[in-house]
Amino acid sequence: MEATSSTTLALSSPPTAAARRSPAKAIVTSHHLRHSSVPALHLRAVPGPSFRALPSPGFPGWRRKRGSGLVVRAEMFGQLTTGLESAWNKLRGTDQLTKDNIAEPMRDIRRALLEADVSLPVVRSFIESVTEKAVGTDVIRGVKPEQQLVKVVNDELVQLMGGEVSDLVFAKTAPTVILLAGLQGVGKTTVCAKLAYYLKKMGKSCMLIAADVYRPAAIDQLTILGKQVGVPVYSEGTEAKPSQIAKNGIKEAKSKKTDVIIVDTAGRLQVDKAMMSELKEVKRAVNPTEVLLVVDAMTGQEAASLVSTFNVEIGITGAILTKLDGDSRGGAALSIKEVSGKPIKFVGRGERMEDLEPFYPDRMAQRILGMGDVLSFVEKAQEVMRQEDAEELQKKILSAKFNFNDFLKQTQAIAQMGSFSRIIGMIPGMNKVTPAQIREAEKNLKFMESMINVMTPEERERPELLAESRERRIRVAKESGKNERQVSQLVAQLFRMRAQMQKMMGAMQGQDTPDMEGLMDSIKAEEQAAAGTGKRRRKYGNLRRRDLDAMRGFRRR
Ligand SMILES: Nc1nc2c(ncn2[C@@H]2O[C@H](COP(=O)(O)OP(=O)(O)OP(=O)(O)O)[C@@H](O)[C@H]2O)c(=O)[nH]1
Repeated sequence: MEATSSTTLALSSPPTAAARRSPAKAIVTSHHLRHSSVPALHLRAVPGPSFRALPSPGFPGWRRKRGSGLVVRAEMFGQLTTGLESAWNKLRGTDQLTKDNIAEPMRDIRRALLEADVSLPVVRSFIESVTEKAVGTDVIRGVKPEQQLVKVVNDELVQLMGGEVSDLVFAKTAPTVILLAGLQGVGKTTVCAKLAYYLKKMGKSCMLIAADVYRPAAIDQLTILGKQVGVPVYSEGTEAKPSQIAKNGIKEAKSKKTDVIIVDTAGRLQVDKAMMSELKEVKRAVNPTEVLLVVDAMTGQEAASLVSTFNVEIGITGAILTKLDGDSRGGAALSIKEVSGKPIKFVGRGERMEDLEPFYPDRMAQRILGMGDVLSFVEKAQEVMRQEDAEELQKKILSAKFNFNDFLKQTQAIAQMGSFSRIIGMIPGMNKVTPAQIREAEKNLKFMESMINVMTPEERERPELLAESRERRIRVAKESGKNERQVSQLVAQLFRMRAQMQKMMGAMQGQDTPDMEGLMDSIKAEEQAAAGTGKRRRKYGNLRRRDLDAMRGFRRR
């Protein structure tokens, strides 16, 4: 079993015979936990193999308990995990999430994020959106409020960190050039080799270019690491100009038909003009596909503002966050995307060459919360709810009771699932819809919602009331700022939907032969139907015949 970020406690003294026989069990005793300097919740037993390769104390994140011979490492983001735990605990015994009862847990979450070194504006907007979503979520049967809050916080954390994994971009025609930048000591040179190792595993051929001419040891270090991962390193010593070295290196790589070139540049102790102008020059010379800023996770929100600064100064495509293994707080991982608008593409989680992996916001959120089982439980419960809702809707459609509440629920469900345009794009055969048509559809949804919102609960439940009473339609029009005709059209549309849905459901349930063509024809015919006579207009307002027919239809059913 491999040591993971959460399996991080071991003894520096030689293991006992018992420990050697059954290492994972023999490592931690309650005595160790009681006397450790790190809160017990951050400690987990290191499985057997970790006995072999314990880094020395002083390594980021590792602490030696004085006198005890115990070496412990803070679990990645452990501090944040513990801080959030008190929030869930405060909701125990409540039956629903309300604005009042989440106030205190939200204060705990806020505190935990600030202590994790997440930047204040990010914390503010995070708290705002979690509060809004938590209070607005439907109660799911069997799911406790604290579990529901865990799910909301998880989803928001995923969004905060960029939502989806941001893949490395490759040039359409090889070679792909990746330019790495960063301050001194953040792990840039190590990342060069780790990235080459990662790409090699993907089947890409790589070359490293040593363009850090100020620190001779950096060239040696890159050469050694290159050998270690079996990737050639191009260098011209410390005399040539970095932009020229990079240019020559690329020429050489092209002649060898290399897929990916990684350029290591010089770091400085802090951001300065000389470094920026040199980077700009190298960037111009190599025209990179990716410009990645390497930042140290242990520097917290400082890392996020560095990403912003480099992006403004030289224009970058993303960040690589190193030393995440030693970061018990998490401020950098949580702030970078929100503060800079640039995604984290990779994270470094150790000194070994294989310790670089793509950044998965969802896995990271789960790691922070440490509640994978709660999340999958809530997701399953939500799925059951969705199924029950669908069955309920089916029953309603078949008994012709599809009303404005269902209408609203459906449209809001679409809104909740994300942009309408994305949903339409996912429906097979619908990708020919133009963006203008999509915008129009979204506008229509809002338009209809404004009318439904001013209907009485009774009118929403029984649209027949509106079909029968012109006074009601006029009232709805007035209160929603629309005209009577628009309200009548909405009511008519609901009845048309009912009729069409019933027809379709009947066909699906075998009550009727599926005649989709006929159905589409009748919809088209309705679209082209002529306007009503003058007499009708006086009685029903400015309504077209198809609207009147649809509104009357409910009487026949
Ligand atoms: N724990 C841990 N250590 C890392 C990680 N990445 C790099 N390091 C260590 O950080 C130290 C500095 O790494 P370098 O690659 O030399 O840093 P650099 O940014 O190239 O430094 P300059 O060349 O001076 O700019 C080394 O001891 C690395 O082993 C990581 O993800 N986790």
